Amino acid sequence: MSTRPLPNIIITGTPGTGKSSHCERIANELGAFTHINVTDFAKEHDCFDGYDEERKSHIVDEDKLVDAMEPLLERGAILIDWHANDLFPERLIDLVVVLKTDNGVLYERLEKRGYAQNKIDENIDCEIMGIVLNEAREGYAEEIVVELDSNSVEDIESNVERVISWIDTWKLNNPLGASNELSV
Ligand SMILES: Nc1ncnc2c1ncn2[C@@H]1O[C@H](COP(=O)(O)OP(=O)(O)OP(=O)(O)O)[C@@H](O)[C@H]1O
Repeated sequence: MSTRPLPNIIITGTPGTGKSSHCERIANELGAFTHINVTDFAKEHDCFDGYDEERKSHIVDEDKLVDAMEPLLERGAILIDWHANDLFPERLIDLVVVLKTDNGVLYERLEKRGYAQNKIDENIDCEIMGIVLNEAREGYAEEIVVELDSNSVEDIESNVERVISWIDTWKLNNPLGASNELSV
């Protein structure tokens, strides 16, 4: 039976909520963990299936992406950084952190990044409707999905501490690691 000695964690949220900032901090503090920015990973592993002219972004071939990521997830200690989350197999995911940012704060962040107005509006709507949170709740068991505020630098600090302490508890509860197989 294959096992992973450390958990896999998805850090998700609407663009601009702070996924990369959180993953970078956690990976810096815990050297055993690898931060995978899924957009970069998809580029590096040629997991695209066309281009969306309207959104000016590549369309990810999700099957190909999951196939490429699975061997890494089976080894464990992966921080997945992406706005989409429900495509990763439940048996390989231990925690899903959904970041939440107040509309005004998110608006300013996206504006600062030079996003076009339609892209800002689309992302603010996505945040208001809780699309990423709903996707996480539909994709994974309720008890592994947590929503955390990401409005300030202090929020990042406390969220990172929370995730690190969650990992410590996971290690105590899973001294032999977690199974990569489907539990029956
Ligand atoms: N909690 C926070 N407090 C203050 N600034 C933040 C916070 N979270 C993110 N930021 C800032 O907002 C910007 C976007 O952050 P980041 O790239 O981490 O978001 P993201 O969710 O990974 O975005 P994307 O999905 O587009 O990659 C950065 O300039 C970052 O410094």
